[in-house]
Amino acid sequence: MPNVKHQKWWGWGEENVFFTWENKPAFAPLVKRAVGIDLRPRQRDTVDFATADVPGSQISDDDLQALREIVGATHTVLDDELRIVHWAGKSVTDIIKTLQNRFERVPDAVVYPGSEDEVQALVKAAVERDLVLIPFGGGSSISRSLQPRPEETRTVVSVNLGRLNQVLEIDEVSGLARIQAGVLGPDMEEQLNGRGWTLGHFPDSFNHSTLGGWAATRSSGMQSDKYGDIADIIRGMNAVRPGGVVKLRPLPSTSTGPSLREMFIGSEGRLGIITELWVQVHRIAEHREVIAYMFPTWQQGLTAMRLIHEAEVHTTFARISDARETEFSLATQKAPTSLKKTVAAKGQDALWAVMRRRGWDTSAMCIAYVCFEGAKDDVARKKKVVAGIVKKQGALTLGSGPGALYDQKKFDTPYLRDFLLEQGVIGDVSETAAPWARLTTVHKNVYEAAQSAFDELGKTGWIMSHMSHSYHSGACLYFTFAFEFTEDVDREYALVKTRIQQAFIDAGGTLSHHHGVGAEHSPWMEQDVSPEGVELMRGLFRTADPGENFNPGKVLDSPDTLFKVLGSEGSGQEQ
Ligand SMILES: Cc1cc2nc3c(=O)[nH]c(=O)nc-3n(C[C@H](O)[C@H](O)[C@H](O)COP(=O)(O)OP(=O)(O)OC[C@H]3O[C@@H](n4cnc5c(N)ncnc54)[C@H](O)[C@@H]3O)c2cc1C
Repeated sequence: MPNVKHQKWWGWGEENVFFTWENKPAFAPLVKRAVGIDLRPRQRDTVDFATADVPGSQISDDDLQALREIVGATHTVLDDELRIVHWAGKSVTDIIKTLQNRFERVPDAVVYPGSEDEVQALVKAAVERDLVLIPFGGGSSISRSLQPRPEETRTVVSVNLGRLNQVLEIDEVSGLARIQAGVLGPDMEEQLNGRGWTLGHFPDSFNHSTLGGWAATRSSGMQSDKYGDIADIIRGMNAVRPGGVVKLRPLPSTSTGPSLREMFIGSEGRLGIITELWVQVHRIAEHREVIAYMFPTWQQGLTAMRLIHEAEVHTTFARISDARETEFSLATQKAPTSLKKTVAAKGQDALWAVMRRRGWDTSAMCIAYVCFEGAKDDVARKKKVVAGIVKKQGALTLGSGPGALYDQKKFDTPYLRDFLLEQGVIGDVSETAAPWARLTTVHKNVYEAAQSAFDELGKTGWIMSHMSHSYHSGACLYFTFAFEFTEDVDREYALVKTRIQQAFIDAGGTLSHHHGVGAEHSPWMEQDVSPEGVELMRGLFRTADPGENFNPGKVLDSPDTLFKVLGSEGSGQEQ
């Protein structure tokens, strides 16, 4: 068995990590109001793999022998559980299909190359033998970018990059590191931190995603305001194609025609396999603080976030939850278990009472978190500027207590999805980015779009949002939606999801800020980059991969599952 960490086959992350609601007194009442169900105690600790009905591998002896000759027998795997781990990502529909034994096309084999030479040999074999190769990082895709096409008749091989997991070198003068593509977030940070450096890239999926996956999906981490999106962080790379290895040296900037670096970023395996990357790294900040602020309204909070950016304060992140998400965050607070926590909880109640006396509608208030990094005096200066901006927008400073809590909990939320699924509830996310001037409209329209879908389905549904990832000209809006599902789950999910996606585009946002395209968002590509833009991209894929051997059906020309499920009930988009 290859020495590579995998997520559990039936859900997010690791076995034996669970979301618990019994110690959070406000959580069950919120769920009842939000989606109309009574929470039950969790019963699913794990799912026995014996319950999985796995389609057999279709690999020929000849192809199997060829793979074994390249990566070795230990690293060529036909094991059913590992094939299932590699069949899809971790979108909520991937997990539902897995739990319901609705596997479509499962890879016939999983290989674990240990060097760039082995990746080159695999790529060569794929073309010669007409195999389909699907690069696999951490398997955290949320946009169906890992599934083979359901109708694929050729041998499908998932290429797990997990053995390529080393920080190879650090150029300490330039702040550049050369890192192998298959390294998982925590392993990479540990290697960098040991030498005083950090990448600063922390997506919510950090624990179970890889540098190569981030590159291939145009990822963005929660600290992108300071460290940049992955597209800003990557300076060079090696990418293996049928013709050889494209080597892009690490350069601070270059004017050598259209950017090949940009072309590989977001390519989702369609242009070949990225084996290593040059990335910019930073010295670990001397001091770090996350401060929470409470705003009377969403509009005031959003304005404050924009003004913080406009004032060029250089925060590490500045994010604000809307009223619904604030309510949700407060409902995930644990019941106090010590005298100190009881006093703190009473203090919070007293604070809300003061706010109400001051005329606040506490059901409209919005919590914001701002992270500051740097030398102590620099952090103090930035905090002062931000305090001035937020005060003008009517905010109260809650201090570093809630901020520290947010920092600790940030990677745990995905386990909530698995818990909700057991309760019969879908909890999923959709995100976009839009110019500052459009954000209020996007927010409003997405709420209306989701509500129209819930109404049509006759369901009590929930939607909430936060703004994060600021840029000079705009920011990301991230929406979480939830509703109780039935056996008609495919149609229910498709209706809600397509309404939200269409609202993004219609209101001036992009189809996705950081979850990539995959097969899930592919139907909106023409609307996002124009039909002519799609034609140009299609030409690139056709030329680079005429045999469609490299993760075909992602980004463009995907099996259109969402609209197909809806038939004529879709969002009105021509299909
Ligand atoms: C709960 C949850 C939270 C998430 N939060 C965030 C977030 O905060 N920010 C964010 O950006 N994303 C987030 N995502 C989405 C996902 O984590 C990202 O898309 C991530 O970048 C995928 O990395 P991975 O290593 O898991 O790649 P995989 O899921 O294994 O692969 C994703 C795509 O990249 C291709 N690929 C992977 N490695 C390579 C390689 N070496 N060469 C070529 N192609 C490759 C695959 O073929 C596939 O098309 C989240 C997902 C979930 C489920």
